[in-house]
Amino acid sequence: MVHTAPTAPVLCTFPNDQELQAALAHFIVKAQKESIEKKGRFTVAISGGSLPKQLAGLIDNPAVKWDKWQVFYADERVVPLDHEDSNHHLNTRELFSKVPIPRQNIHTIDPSLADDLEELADAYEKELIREFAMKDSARFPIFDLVLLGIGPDGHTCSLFPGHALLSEEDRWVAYIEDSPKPPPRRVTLTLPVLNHAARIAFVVTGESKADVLHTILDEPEKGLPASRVRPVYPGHIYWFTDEAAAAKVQYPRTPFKL
Ligand SMILES: O=C1O[C@H](COP(=O)(O)O)[C@@H](O)[C@H](O)[C@H]1O
Repeated sequence: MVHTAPTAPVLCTFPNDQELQAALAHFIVKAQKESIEKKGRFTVAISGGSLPKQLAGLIDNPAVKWDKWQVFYADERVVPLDHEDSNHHLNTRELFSKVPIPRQNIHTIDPSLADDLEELADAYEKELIREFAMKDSARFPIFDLVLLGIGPDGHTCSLFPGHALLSEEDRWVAYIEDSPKPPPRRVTLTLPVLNHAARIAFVVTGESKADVLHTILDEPEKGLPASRVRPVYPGHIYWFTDEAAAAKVQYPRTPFKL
């Protein structure tokens, strides 16, 4: 029998950031180990926002094989790479400047193409094609791990509620010039790319996300962007949250096993 239905989300809730960060690091190291054993590398798509700080458990962690990581941005704001709004700048400040990851393993957008977002998005897509060495028959890249956050409106990556990009079926990297959250010009992985990942981990903390987390997990039929992230079989999706963010969620919690 061929299974294609998405697997159900696993919700793990922690009493504080320290426990969440330790569990998340443990989860990532396990995913890394499985990926390196299978393919000799670990492909990761990473977000900006509140996520990078929650990756503190990877710093000074001897189990992390940084030279095996290939990192892409799940979304990026089209600004210079050292701009305060850049997701690359943020991840560099919070994580990459503190660990021995080779710079060439971090795949950034090319801001010299900023005048033409279509060209910039195409160039980033080609970078993905090179890394994943796609076979002609493969439709989408399969990331070993995608790390995502959510905004209080239910957006994830730069996929915003009600936006036409939610219907994208073909492209891997799309651009947006009218992001409701500044800055307006961004590129983002599309839903089909997210939904072909081997594992997705959303990381959500704080009271300001409580209402939207309830809607995403308990009322997925409302179709918020984050509810549409449901990897196809055999992909898995996990939610790492604190108590404040999960306070209004009815969806069952799963104890995290170290
Ligand atoms: O604009 C963005 O927002 C989301 C959510 O950010 P958060 O600060 O509320 O966690 C983020 O995941 C995305 O990468 C970023 O570009």
